[in-house]
Parts: sequence; structure tokens; C-alpha cells
Amino acid sequence: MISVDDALSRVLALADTPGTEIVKLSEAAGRALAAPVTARLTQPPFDAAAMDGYALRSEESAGTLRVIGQSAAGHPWNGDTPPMTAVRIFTGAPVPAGYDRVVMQENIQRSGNEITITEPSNAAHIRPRGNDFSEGDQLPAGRCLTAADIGLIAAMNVPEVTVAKRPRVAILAGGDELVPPGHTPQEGQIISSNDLAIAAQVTQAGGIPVILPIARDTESSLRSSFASAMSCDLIVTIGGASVGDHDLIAKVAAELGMQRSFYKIAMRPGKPLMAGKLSGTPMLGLPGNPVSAMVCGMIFMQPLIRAMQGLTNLTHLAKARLAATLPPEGPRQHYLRATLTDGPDLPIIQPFDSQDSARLSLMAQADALLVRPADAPAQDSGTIVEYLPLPR
Ligand SMILES: Nc1nc2c(c(=O)[nH]1)N[C@H]1C(S)=C(S)[C@@H](COP(=O)(O)OP(=O)(O)OC[C@H]3O[C@@H](n4cnc5c(N)ncnc54)[C@H](O)[C@@H]3O)O[C@H]1N2
Ligand code: MOO
Repeated sequence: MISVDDALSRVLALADTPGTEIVKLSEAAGRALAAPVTARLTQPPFDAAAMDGYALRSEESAGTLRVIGQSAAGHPWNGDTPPMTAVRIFTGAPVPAGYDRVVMQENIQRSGNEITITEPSNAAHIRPRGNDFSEGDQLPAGRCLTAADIGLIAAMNVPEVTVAKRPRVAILAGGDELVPPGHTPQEGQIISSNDLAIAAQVTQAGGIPVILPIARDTESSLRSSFASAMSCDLIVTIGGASVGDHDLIAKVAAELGMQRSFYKIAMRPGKPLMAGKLSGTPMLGLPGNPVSAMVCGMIFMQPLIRAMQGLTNLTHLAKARLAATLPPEGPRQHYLRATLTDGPDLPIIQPFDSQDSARLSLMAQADALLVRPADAPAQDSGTIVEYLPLPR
């Protein structure tokens, strides 16, 4: 069995260079920027007032000044600025040439057309031209566009961006026991939840989930499901990955010519994970236990979907102090469902007593996956350990 790190590099190696498309800025939030954005102008384009007040010369600020006009946002003052004068100015308006300070109106006494400063200060209250960015400045590709990015690109006067196409991800759940939510299960049947949970993870990672009808535990049913999955950019199967008589994914995929990258990894939960390519399309075979499927979805599938959009993966392990004593770990890297509470220096992490990979209720309550390396020694309560935060 290969390690989790080795498996992750092999999974990421399945990603091709993403296809791109151009979208309007109003459609671009959350998309992966695929080409750098270059500012078409300088911002602010002029020295701008940062306060409502009066523009004047610093060296004349002790005297009485004559107000000769006004500069408002969108309506600059274009007249002269002779000595011992000031211009009424509003936030965002251009500071007329010749002046080097804006004094807030609260700090000025005005009588008719004359002002005197009542509370001197050295603050200029001017945003210099180019203070934010300059024409030609670039926002680099390879980032998932945030609200702030969208605002910045708009301010750069760029109305459209080149983004990676969202990968379409076929989700193929199978099992004779499964019926979709909303149906009344007959004897021996359960509700299919994995396909929907994995679809939600696909969406979170920027992909488009295509949930296929639940396949039966027969080779012909799986073959026809694979056939409908082939139009997608990634095929994710769930279940049927283990060694039972009805676990047919590996067999059918192999018969269809799957180029297997690996099958079975030193991970708990998630041992029967498989990965490879089917007719050039990346394929991941997730285990059927609901928590195993989700943990593998988070550790392998979501990074792959991000890589397919040209995004680098930032899996930050955070640190916490153990609230319990843990026994020595086995030969697989273990991801334990756990809760987090505030602690004096680091958060306190408490793994659930049950780590049954079928218990979705505990997965939904968990704040974190406590990551224990394979063969880790026993650890006392209070030891610093690493965890992956779960999305909330
Ligand atoms: N003899 C062995 N048995 C098992 C091994 C092993 O090494 N030797 N590995 C165990 C591990 S670890 C896992 S994980 C599971 C994975 O098995 P499969 O991927 O073949 O999954 P299934 O057998 O199809 O299902 C397992 C479990 O999950 C339920 N399930 C499946 N699909 C869904 C779905 N869409 N929604 C909700 N629940 C689903 C299914 O009913 C089973 O209860 O194998 C162990 N066995
Ligand atoms: O790996 Mo299985 O995924 O332990 O339940």
C-alpha cells in the first residue's frame, strides 16, 4: 500500500492543463483565474481628497485664506490657485494643482468667503495618484477569485476575465441496496447519501457535479454507467471498491482498459481508494463507507478538481492540543473525526470515541480531522497534534 502523500501526488498528476473560457466579471466570483489581469489605468487617477473640507497650501495654513471655488467628485476645480487661497473640496475629488493638504471642515471656521484653521494638524488627507495601483500592474493567474479580487479587477477597468472551465465530474454511485432520498426503502435497502455528499464537495471545489443514476451490482449496469460518464472531465465512482463478491468497480474498470495509477493506500478511513485514467479521462474510485468517501473526497478529489482548474492546493495543517490519550497508531495514516474548543494557547482537540466510517452523524458534528501519521506512538493528553479544519 502506498502512502497518502504518494497517492496525492499520483492523483494530482492525473490533471491536464485546464481549458479556459472568458466570463463577465459579474459571473467570475469563485472561478479560477487562468490568465493574469493587467490594470488598464492608474488608481486613483489623480491626487484625491480623503476627507470633506478645504484644499490649501501647508505653509499658508496659519493664515486666513480666501475660498475661491470648489472641487467635487466628478467636478474638478480647473481654475488657478493663487497664494492665500483655498478650495472647498469633497471626498474623492481631485486636489487642485498647487495645494498639498486637505483640512477637515470640522477643523475650520468659515466666515463668508474666508476660512481659518481652528485645530492644526499635520495630516495631508490626500490619496496620491497611483496609491492603490498603476496602469500595467498585474493580478497573477492561478487564484480562486474572491469578492475583493472582483472589485480590484473592476477598478482596473477590466470587464471580463479568462477563467478555467469548471470540470464536469461524473458521480457514479452503485449498490443493489441503494435508493434515492425521498423513496420508501424496502427490506434490506438504505438511502443513497454518498452521491449527494460527494456532489456537494465537487461544487465546493469549483466543479460541476453530474450525478448518474444509481448503478446495480452487475457488470452490465456498471458498464452502461461508465459509458454515460465518459463525456465528463473526471469520473468519480463510490462504493464497490473493496474485495467482496459484489465489489465490481476495479474489475469492470480494468476490463474497460483503465490505466491504474494505484489501488489501496495506507489511509484510515479510505484504504480501498483507486485512481487512474479511463480512455484518457481521470478516474477516482472512492470507498463506499460514507465517511471514507467524504474523507477521500476531501484529501484527494477536491485537490484534483482544483488542480484541473490550475489552482494550487493549500492544505494547511493546523495545531491543537489533545484532550485525550491516544493509543499507538497502526500502519495507515489516520484521519480521526474530532471537535475543537478554545484553549489557553492552542485549540483543544477531542476525537470522538467512535471512529466508525459509516457514521455520518459524527462526520456532520466534527469540526476537524485529527491527522495521525502511520505508526505514530501513543500520545498523552496535552500533546500538540495536527489537524485539518472541516468546512463549516
Ligand atoms: N474483507 C474485507 N472487507 C472489507 C475491507 C477489506 O479490506 N477486506 N475493507 C473495508 C473498508 S476499509 C471499506 S472502506 C469498505 C469499502 O467497501 P466498498 O468500497 O466496496 O463499498 P461498499 O461495499 O459498496 O459499501 C460499503 C458500505 O457503504 C454503504 N454505501 C455504499 N454506497 C453508498 C451510498 N451511495 N450511500 C450510502 N451508503 C453507501 C454500503 O451500503 C455499505 O454499508 O469495505 C470494507 N470491507
Ligand atoms: O477505509 Mo475503510 O475506508 O476504513 O472504512
